[in-house]
Amino acid sequence: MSVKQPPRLEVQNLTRAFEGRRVVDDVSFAIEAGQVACLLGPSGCGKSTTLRIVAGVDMQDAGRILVDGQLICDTQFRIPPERRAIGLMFQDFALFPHLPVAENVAFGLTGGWRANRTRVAELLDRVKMSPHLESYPHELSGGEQQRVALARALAPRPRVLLMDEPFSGLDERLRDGIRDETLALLKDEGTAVLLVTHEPHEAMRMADLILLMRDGRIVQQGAPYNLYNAPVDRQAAAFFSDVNVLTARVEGALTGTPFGQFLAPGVPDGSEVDIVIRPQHLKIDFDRAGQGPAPTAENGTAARARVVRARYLGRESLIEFATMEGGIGLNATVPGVFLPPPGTPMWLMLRRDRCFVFPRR
Ligand SMILES: Nc1ncnc2c1ncn2[C@@H]1O[C@H](COP(=O)(O)OP(=O)(O)OP(=O)(O)O)[C@@H](O)[C@H]1O
Repeated sequence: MSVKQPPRLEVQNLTRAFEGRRVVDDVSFAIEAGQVACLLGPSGCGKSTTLRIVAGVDMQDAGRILVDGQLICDTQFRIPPERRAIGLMFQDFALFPHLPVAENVAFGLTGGWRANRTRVAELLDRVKMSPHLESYPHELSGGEQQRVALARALAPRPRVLLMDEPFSGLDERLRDGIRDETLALLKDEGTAVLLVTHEPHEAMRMADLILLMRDGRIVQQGAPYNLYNAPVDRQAAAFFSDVNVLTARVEGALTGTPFGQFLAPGVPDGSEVDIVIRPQHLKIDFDRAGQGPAPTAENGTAARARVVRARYLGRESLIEFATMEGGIGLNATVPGVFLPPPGTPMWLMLRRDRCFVFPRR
Protein backbone atom coordinates (compact mmCIF):
# COMPACT_ATOMS: atom_id res chain seq x y z
CA MET A 1 0.00 0.00 0.00
CA SER A 2 1.42 3.38 -0.96
CA VAL A 3 1.64 6.02 1.74
CA LYS A 4 0.58 9.49 0.67
CA GLN A 5 3.50 11.90 0.62
CA PRO A 6 3.08 15.23 2.41
CA PRO A 7 2.96 18.24 0.06
CA ARG A 8 6.34 19.62 -1.00
CA LEU A 9 5.45 23.07 0.39
CA GLU A 10 2.71 23.66 2.90
CA VAL A 11 1.76 27.06 4.27
CA GLN A 12 -0.69 27.03 7.20
CA ASN A 13 -2.61 30.06 8.47
CA LEU A 14 0.13 32.59 7.72
CA THR A 15 -0.50 36.08 9.08
CA ARG A 16 1.66 39.20 8.97
CA ALA A 17 0.72 42.73 10.05
CA PHE A 18 2.56 46.01 9.51
CA GLU A 19 1.57 48.85 11.85
CA GLY A 20 -1.58 46.98 12.91
CA ARG A 21 -2.72 46.29 9.32
CA ARG A 22 -2.85 42.64 8.26
CA VAL A 23 -1.19 42.49 4.84
CA VAL A 24 -1.15 38.67 4.93
CA ASP A 25 -4.27 37.35 6.60
CA ASP A 26 -4.67 33.65 7.43
CA VAL A 27 -3.15 32.37 4.19
CA SER A 28 -3.04 28.59 3.68
CA PHE A 29 -2.11 26.50 0.65
CA ALA A 30 -0.17 23.40 -0.37
CA ILE A 31 1.99 22.75 -3.43
CA GLU A 32 3.05 19.26 -4.60
CA ALA A 33 6.45 18.44 -6.12
CA GLY A 34 6.34 19.21 -9.85
CA GLN A 35 3.46 21.65 -9.44
CA VAL A 36 3.52 25.34 -10.38
CA ALA A 37 1.32 27.51 -8.16
CA CYS A 38 0.75 31.17 -9.02
CA LEU A 39 0.00 33.66 -6.29
CA LEU A 40 -2.09 36.10 -8.29
CA GLY A 41 -3.55 39.42 -7.24
CA PRO A 42 -3.45 43.19 -7.65
CA SER A 43 -0.55 45.33 -6.50
CA GLY A 44 -0.30 45.60 -2.72
CA CYS A 45 -2.46 42.54 -1.89
CA GLY A 46 0.36 40.81 0.03
CA LYS A 47 1.89 38.45 -2.54
CA SER A 48 5.52 39.46 -2.10
CA THR A 49 5.21 39.52 1.69
CA THR A 50 3.95 35.92 1.60
CA LEU A 51 6.86 34.95 -0.62
CA ARG A 52 9.40 36.71 1.59
CA ILE A 53 8.14 34.86 4.66
CA VAL A 54 8.46 31.50 2.85
CA ALA A 55 11.98 32.51 1.74
CA GLY A 56 12.86 33.31 5.34
CA VAL A 57 13.71 36.99 4.86
CA ASP A 58 10.63 38.15 6.78
CA MET A 59 8.86 36.65 9.81
CA GLN A 60 5.18 35.87 10.22
CA ASP A 61 3.12 36.85 13.28
CA ALA A 62 1.25 33.54 13.15
CA GLY A 63 1.21 30.38 11.08
CA ARG A 64 3.59 27.59 10.02
CA ILE A 65 5.54 26.57 6.93
CA LEU A 66 6.48 22.96 6.16
CA VAL A 67 8.63 21.47 3.41
CA ASP A 68 8.09 17.75 2.72
CA GLY A 69 6.17 17.57 6.00
CA GLN A 70 9.02 19.03 8.05
CA LEU A 71 8.55 22.27 9.92
CA ILE A 72 10.86 24.97 8.60
CA CYS A 73 9.39 27.84 10.55
CA ASP A 74 6.67 28.88 12.95
CA THR A 75 6.69 31.75 15.43
CA GLN A 76 9.20 30.00 17.76
CA PHE A 77 11.31 27.85 15.47
CA ARG A 78 13.09 29.02 12.34
CA ILE A 79 15.50 27.36 9.93
CA PRO A 80 17.68 30.11 8.38
CA PRO A 81 17.01 30.96 4.70
CA GLU A 82 20.20 29.36 3.36
CA ARG A 83 19.32 25.97 4.93
CA ARG A 84 15.74 25.73 3.62
CA ALA A 85 16.58 24.18 0.20
CA ILE A 86 14.45 26.93 -1.29
CA GLY A 87 15.63 28.66 -4.48
CA LEU A 88 14.84 32.26 -5.35
CA MET A 89 14.35 34.07 -8.62
CA PHE A 90 13.24 37.66 -8.16
CA GLN A 91 12.74 40.35 -10.80
CA ASP A 92 15.64 42.40 -9.49
CA PHE A 93 17.75 39.40 -8.54
CA ALA A 94 20.55 40.31 -10.92
CA LEU A 95 23.38 38.07 -12.05
CA PHE A 96 26.80 38.76 -10.55
CA PRO A 97 28.32 41.18 -13.09
CA HIS A 98 31.94 40.20 -12.40
CA LEU A 99 31.36 36.47 -12.99
CA PRO A 100 31.00 34.70 -16.35
CA VAL A 101 27.82 32.73 -17.07
CA ALA A 102 29.17 29.33 -15.96
CA GLU A 103 30.32 30.70 -12.61
CA ASN A 104 27.05 32.51 -12.07
CA VAL A 105 25.19 29.23 -12.54
CA ALA A 106 27.58 27.35 -10.24
CA PHE A 107 27.47 30.03 -7.53
CA GLY A 108 25.29 28.10 -5.07
CA LEU A 109 27.09 24.77 -5.61
CA THR A 110 29.84 23.48 -3.35
CA GLY A 111 33.16 23.46 -5.22
CA GLY A 112 32.12 26.06 -7.80
CA TRP A 113 31.95 25.54 -11.51
CA ARG A 114 34.94 23.19 -11.92
CA ALA A 115 33.49 20.65 -9.49
CA ASN A 116 30.04 20.84 -11.11
CA ARG A 117 30.74 20.96 -14.85
CA THR A 118 28.13 18.35 -15.74
CA ARG A 119 25.27 20.00 -13.87
CA VAL A 120 26.18 23.46 -15.15
CA ALA A 121 26.50 22.21 -18.75
CA GLU A 122 23.20 20.32 -18.50
CA LEU A 123 21.31 23.39 -17.29
CA LEU A 124 22.91 25.80 -19.75
CA ASP A 125 22.03 23.38 -22.53
CA ARG A 126 18.40 23.26 -21.32
CA VAL A 127 18.14 27.05 -21.33
CA LYS A 128 19.93 27.23 -24.72
CA MET A 129 22.84 29.19 -23.30
CA SER A 130 25.70 26.70 -23.87
CA PRO A 131 27.45 28.97 -26.41
CA HIS A 132 27.60 31.72 -23.78
CA LEU A 133 29.46 29.77 -21.09
CA GLU A 134 32.22 32.34 -20.85
CA SER A 135 30.21 35.49 -21.55
CA TYR A 136 29.69 38.13 -18.88
CA PRO A 137 26.16 39.29 -17.96
CA HIS A 138 26.56 42.72 -19.66
CA GLU A 139 27.20 40.90 -22.96
CA LEU A 140 23.77 39.21 -22.81
CA SER A 141 20.26 40.42 -23.70
CA GLY A 142 17.57 40.68 -21.02
CA GLY A 143 16.01 37.38 -22.11
CA GLU A 144 19.40 35.62 -22.06
CA GLN A 145 20.18 36.96 -18.58
CA GLN A 146 16.81 35.66 -17.45
CA ARG A 147 17.62 32.19 -18.74
CA VAL A 148 20.94 32.18 -16.89
CA ALA A 149 19.19 33.35 -13.71
CA LEU A 150 16.79 30.43 -14.03
CA ALA A 151 19.67 27.97 -14.48
CA ARG A 152 21.40 29.50 -11.44
CA ALA A 153 18.26 29.18 -9.29
CA LEU A 154 17.77 25.53 -10.28
CA ALA A 155 21.43 24.42 -10.09
CA PRO A 156 21.38 23.34 -6.42
CA ARG A 157 18.18 21.32 -7.07
CA PRO A 158 16.01 23.32 -4.64
CA ARG A 159 12.99 21.49 -3.24
CA VAL A 160 10.96 24.66 -3.72
CA LEU A 161 11.56 27.54 -6.14
CA LEU A 162 10.13 30.98 -5.38
CA MET A 163 9.72 33.36 -8.32
CA ASP A 164 8.62 36.99 -7.88
CA GLU A 165 7.39 38.58 -11.14
CA PRO A 166 10.29 36.83 -12.94
CA PHE A 167 9.31 37.93 -16.45
CA SER A 168 8.24 41.51 -15.79
CA GLY A 169 11.51 43.06 -17.00
CA LEU A 170 11.26 41.38 -20.40
CA ASP A 171 10.01 42.66 -23.72
CA GLU A 172 6.34 41.71 -24.13
CA ARG A 173 7.06 39.80 -27.36
CA LEU A 174 9.70 37.63 -25.67
CA ARG A 175 7.66 36.81 -22.59
CA ASP A 176 5.41 34.00 -23.77
CA GLY A 177 8.32 32.12 -25.35
CA ILE A 178 10.41 32.39 -22.19
CA ARG A 179 7.42 31.45 -20.02
CA ASP A 180 6.90 28.27 -22.02
CA GLU A 181 10.59 27.32 -21.97
CA THR A 182 10.75 28.03 -18.24
CA LEU A 183 7.70 25.91 -17.60
CA ALA A 184 9.13 22.98 -19.54
CA LEU A 185 12.35 23.11 -17.51
CA LEU A 186 10.53 23.48 -14.18
CA LYS A 187 8.41 20.42 -15.01
CA ASP A 188 11.50 18.37 -15.90
CA GLU A 189 13.24 19.36 -12.67
CA GLY A 190 10.14 18.39 -10.66
CA THR A 191 10.57 21.18 -8.14
CA ALA A 192 7.54 22.83 -6.50
CA VAL A 193 7.18 26.41 -7.71
CA LEU A 194 5.49 29.36 -6.08
CA LEU A 195 5.33 32.19 -8.62
CA VAL A 196 4.07 35.66 -7.80
CA THR A 197 2.36 37.62 -10.54
CA HIS A 198 -0.27 40.32 -11.00
CA GLU A 199 -0.96 39.21 -14.57
CA PRO A 200 -3.87 36.79 -15.02
CA HIS A 201 -2.57 35.84 -18.47
CA GLU A 202 0.71 34.70 -16.93
CA ALA A 203 -1.04 32.70 -14.22
CA MET A 204 -3.36 31.04 -16.75
CA ARG A 205 -0.37 30.12 -18.92
CA MET A 206 1.96 28.85 -16.18
CA ALA A 207 -0.10 27.56 -13.26
CA ASP A 208 -1.37 24.16 -12.25
CA LEU A 209 -2.84 25.92 -9.24
CA ILE A 210 -3.89 29.57 -8.99
CA LEU A 211 -4.04 31.19 -5.55
CA LEU A 212 -6.13 34.33 -6.04
CA MET A 213 -5.28 36.91 -3.39
CA ARG A 214 -7.07 40.11 -2.37
CA ASP A 215 -6.44 42.35 0.66
CA GLY A 216 -4.14 39.78 2.26
CA ARG A 217 -6.49 36.82 1.90
CA ILE A 218 -6.70 33.97 -0.58
CA VAL A 219 -10.23 34.40 -1.92
CA GLN A 220 -10.15 31.40 -4.26
CA GLN A 221 -7.75 28.61 -5.16
CA GLY A 222 -7.93 25.98 -7.86
CA ALA A 223 -7.00 25.04 -11.41
CA PRO A 224 -7.04 27.89 -13.98
CA TYR A 225 -10.16 26.35 -15.57
CA ASN A 226 -12.08 26.54 -12.31
CA LEU A 227 -11.09 30.11 -11.53
CA TYR A 228 -12.10 31.28 -14.99
CA ASN A 229 -15.33 29.30 -15.23
CA ALA A 230 -16.50 29.26 -11.62
CA PRO A 231 -15.32 32.53 -10.01
CA VAL A 232 -16.32 33.07 -6.37
CA ASP A 233 -17.47 36.65 -6.81
CA ARG A 234 -17.76 39.53 -9.22
CA GLN A 235 -14.22 40.79 -8.65
CA ALA A 236 -12.77 37.31 -9.19
CA ALA A 237 -14.64 37.08 -12.51
CA ALA A 238 -13.49 40.57 -13.52
CA PHE A 239 -9.86 39.79 -12.70
CA PHE A 240 -9.54 37.44 -15.68
CA SER A 241 -11.32 39.43 -18.42
CA ASP A 242 -13.57 42.41 -19.00
CA VAL A 243 -17.08 41.59 -17.87
CA ASN A 244 -20.60 42.88 -18.42
CA VAL A 245 -22.62 43.40 -15.27
CA LEU A 246 -26.41 43.65 -15.07
CA THR A 247 -27.90 44.62 -11.74
CA ALA A 248 -31.35 43.30 -10.82
CA ARG A 249 -33.65 42.93 -7.81
CA VAL A 250 -34.70 39.51 -6.50
CA GLU A 251 -38.35 38.48 -6.03
CA GLY A 252 -39.15 34.88 -5.08
CA ALA A 253 -35.62 33.57 -5.81
CA LEU A 254 -35.89 34.97 -9.34
CA THR A 255 -34.66 38.18 -10.80
CA GLY A 256 -36.10 39.85 -13.88
CA THR A 257 -33.98 41.54 -16.57
CA PRO A 258 -34.48 42.59 -20.20
CA PHE A 259 -33.09 39.08 -20.91
CA GLY A 260 -35.77 37.26 -18.96
CA GLN A 261 -35.61 35.78 -15.50
CA PHE A 262 -32.56 34.39 -13.73
CA LEU A 263 -32.44 32.06 -10.76
CA ALA A 264 -31.00 33.65 -7.64
CA PRO A 265 -31.33 30.88 -5.05
CA GLY A 266 -30.60 31.77 -1.44
CA VAL A 267 -30.73 35.53 -2.08
CA PRO A 268 -33.36 37.30 0.07
CA ASP A 269 -36.28 39.01 -1.67
CA GLY A 270 -35.76 42.69 -2.28
CA SER A 271 -31.96 42.47 -2.38
CA GLU A 272 -29.92 43.04 -5.51
CA VAL A 273 -27.77 40.68 -7.54
CA ASP A 274 -25.10 41.23 -10.15
CA ILE A 275 -25.41 39.10 -13.26
CA VAL A 276 -21.93 38.85 -14.72
CA ILE A 277 -21.09 37.67 -18.24
CA ARG A 278 -17.88 37.76 -20.25
CA PRO A 279 -18.06 39.61 -23.60
CA GLN A 280 -17.33 36.43 -25.60
CA HIS A 281 -20.41 34.73 -24.10
CA LEU A 282 -22.91 37.35 -25.18
CA LYS A 283 -24.76 35.97 -28.21
CA ILE A 284 -25.58 38.31 -31.09
CA ASP A 285 -28.40 37.77 -33.57
CA PHE A 286 -29.60 39.81 -36.52
CA ASP A 287 -32.71 41.97 -36.55
CA ARG A 288 -35.42 40.76 -38.92
CA ALA A 289 -37.74 43.75 -39.36
CA GLY A 290 -37.91 44.33 -35.61
CA GLN A 291 -38.10 40.61 -34.78
CA GLY A 292 -35.46 38.63 -32.94
CA PRO A 293 -34.95 34.99 -32.00
CA ALA A 294 -37.56 33.22 -29.86
CA PRO A 295 -36.74 32.69 -26.16
CA THR A 296 -34.96 29.43 -25.27
CA ALA A 297 -34.12 27.78 -21.96
CA GLU A 298 -30.42 27.98 -22.83
CA ASN A 299 -30.30 31.63 -23.91
CA GLY A 300 -33.31 33.23 -22.20
CA THR A 301 -35.16 36.09 -23.87
CA ALA A 302 -33.41 38.16 -26.51
CA ALA A 303 -33.15 41.90 -25.87
CA ARG A 304 -33.06 44.42 -28.69
CA ALA A 305 -29.97 46.62 -28.70
CA ARG A 306 -28.27 49.18 -30.89
CA VAL A 307 -24.59 49.20 -31.87
CA VAL A 308 -22.79 52.11 -30.22
CA ARG A 309 -19.32 51.40 -31.62
CA ALA A 310 -17.39 48.50 -33.11
CA ARG A 311 -13.63 48.09 -33.14
CA TYR A 312 -11.30 45.54 -34.69
CA LEU A 313 -8.71 44.25 -32.17
CA GLY A 314 -6.72 41.84 -34.36
CA ARG A 315 -7.87 38.37 -33.31
CA GLU A 316 -11.40 39.54 -32.52
CA SER A 317 -13.83 42.45 -32.84
CA LEU A 318 -15.30 44.32 -29.89
CA ILE A 319 -18.84 45.61 -30.31
CA GLU A 320 -20.37 48.01 -27.79
CA PHE A 321 -24.16 47.88 -27.50
CA ALA A 322 -26.86 49.77 -25.62
CA THR A 323 -30.15 47.93 -25.01
CA MET A 324 -33.16 49.74 -26.42
CA GLU A 325 -35.04 49.14 -23.17
CA GLY A 326 -33.13 50.82 -20.35
CA GLY A 327 -30.03 51.77 -22.37
CA ILE A 328 -27.87 49.16 -20.61
CA GLY A 329 -24.30 49.18 -21.98
CA LEU A 330 -23.01 45.72 -22.95
CA ASN A 331 -19.83 44.65 -24.75
CA ALA A 332 -19.56 41.61 -26.98
CA THR A 333 -16.52 40.12 -28.68
CA VAL A 334 -16.62 37.90 -31.73
CA PRO A 335 -13.69 36.17 -33.45
CA GLY A 336 -12.42 37.79 -36.64
CA VAL A 337 -13.81 40.90 -38.32
CA PHE A 338 -17.34 42.03 -37.50
CA LEU A 339 -17.85 45.79 -37.67
CA PRO A 340 -21.54 46.73 -37.88
CA PRO A 341 -22.07 50.51 -38.23
CA PRO A 342 -23.18 52.52 -35.17
CA GLY A 343 -26.97 52.54 -34.81
CA THR A 344 -27.48 49.05 -36.31
CA PRO A 345 -30.29 47.26 -34.42
CA MET A 346 -29.43 43.73 -33.27
CA TRP A 347 -30.58 41.20 -30.66
CA LEU A 348 -28.53 40.04 -27.68
CA MET A 349 -28.86 36.93 -25.54
CA LEU A 350 -27.09 35.82 -22.39
CA ARG A 351 -26.11 32.17 -22.30
CA ARG A 352 -27.51 30.98 -18.99
CA ASP A 353 -24.70 28.44 -18.42
CA ARG A 354 -22.11 31.20 -18.83
CA CYS A 355 -23.68 33.82 -16.55
CA PHE A 356 -22.61 34.17 -12.94
CA VAL A 357 -25.18 35.49 -10.46
CA PHE A 358 -23.73 37.03 -7.27
CA PRO A 359 -25.43 38.86 -4.39
CA ARG A 360 -24.54 42.55 -4.76
CA ARG A 361 -22.16 43.85 -2.11
N1 LIG B 1 8.22 46.31 5.55
C1 LIG B 1 7.01 46.85 5.40
N2 LIG B 1 6.57 47.81 6.25
C2 LIG B 1 5.33 48.35 6.11
N3 LIG B 1 4.46 47.99 5.16
C3 LIG B 1 4.84 47.06 4.28
C4 LIG B 1 6.13 46.42 4.35
N4 LIG B 1 6.21 45.53 3.34
C5 LIG B 1 5.04 45.58 2.68
N5 LIG B 1 4.22 46.50 3.23
C6 LIG B 1 2.86 46.81 2.79
O1 LIG B 1 2.13 45.61 2.72
C7 LIG B 1 1.25 45.59 1.61
C8 LIG B 1 1.50 44.36 0.77
O2 LIG B 1 2.76 44.48 0.13
P1 LIG B 1 3.32 43.36 -0.85
O3 LIG B 1 4.65 43.85 -1.38
O4 LIG B 1 3.31 42.05 -0.18
O5 LIG B 1 2.23 43.37 -2.00
P2 LIG B 1 2.26 42.73 -3.44
O6 LIG B 1 0.93 42.07 -3.61
O7 LIG B 1 3.45 41.90 -3.63
O8 LIG B 1 2.32 44.00 -4.37
P3 LIG B 1 3.22 44.29 -5.68
O9 LIG B 1 2.64 43.43 -6.75
O10 LIG B 1 3.01 45.75 -5.91
O11 LIG B 1 4.62 43.95 -5.30
C9 LIG B 1 1.48 46.89 0.86
O12 LIG B 1 0.47 47.81 1.25
C10 LIG B 1 2.83 47.36 1.37
O13 LIG B 1 2.91 48.76 1.35
